[in-house]
Amino acid sequence: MTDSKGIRVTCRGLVYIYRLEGYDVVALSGVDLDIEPGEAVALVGPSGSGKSTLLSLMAGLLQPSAGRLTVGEHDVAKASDAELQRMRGLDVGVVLQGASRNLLPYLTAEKNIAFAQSDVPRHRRSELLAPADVLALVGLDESRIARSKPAELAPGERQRLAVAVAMATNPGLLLADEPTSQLDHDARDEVLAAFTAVNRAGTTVIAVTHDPDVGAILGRTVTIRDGRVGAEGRHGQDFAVVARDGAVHLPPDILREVVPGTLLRVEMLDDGSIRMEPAGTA
Ligand SMILES: Nc1ncnc2c1ncn2[C@@H]1O[C@H](COP(=O)(O)OP(=O)(O)OP(=O)(O)O)[C@@H](O)[C@H]1O
Repeated sequence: MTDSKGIRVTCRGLVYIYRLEGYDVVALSGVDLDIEPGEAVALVGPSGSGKSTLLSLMAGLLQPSAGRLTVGEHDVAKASDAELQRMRGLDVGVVLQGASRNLLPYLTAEKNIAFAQSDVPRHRRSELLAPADVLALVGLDESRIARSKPAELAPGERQRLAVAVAMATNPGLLLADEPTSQLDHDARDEVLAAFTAVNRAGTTVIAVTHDPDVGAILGRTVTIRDGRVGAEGRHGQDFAVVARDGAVHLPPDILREVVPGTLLRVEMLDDGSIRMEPAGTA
């Protein structure tokens, strides 16, 4: 089996603004984030906080309004349309929300993989796995499945096929938007096992999710809040993140007690810890 090489993703002051008629929506307002090659990361956070926008930028489907985003060797803000197309075709696999959006309904599972590989240039073909091996990577190694069309598969199998199609070109980065929503417990575990297998083979995996268990399995969670990185979780421990401008998002349970506008006295103690003490309102 050919191991794919994980891709590094770096965001510096990343801003994205949807420009609508008459007004703008600032979806990302300065994301600073480093994802190492071969890492597995869950992007979590409240609805509307900017997770899907961040994923679309990493996929090269959108280009930054300001700031810097590098995906492997690609500088996404500066890349031409042709470069972004190359990046999407070879380096990044994307699983869109809803398995069927990623699949051609009239082709069998095996032919869906072969179709996804058909645009790979000749000099990169030797890096590709045979369709049956791509299916095996996500645990779909029964010949019944290879010959089935998407509608004939169970929901969990269909979602794993969507992961296989995204992995067909042996990309170094796999992006997935809500990959386990609408699945029952067993199907969800099968899909997560597929992500783990893909990640073990070397690919960087980034998934947007509302499911805390997905975060726990991937190992690192990055919480997006109001268009920025608000917090990080590593193996079950939560951390606030200091942004480049010094801003820190307070954890939601503390924010419930400390109303906006509260004056905080912040001091460093002799033992190196930091104390924040409410001292009235502004
Ligand atoms: N195509 C669009 N046009 C205009 N505004 C948009 C568009 N897509 C997203 N937004 C806005 O950008 C902000 C961030 O949205 P985004 O979908 O990235 O958040 P999210 O965290 O993925 O939300 P959810 O968890 O609900 O999918 C929101 O205010 C949203 O309304």
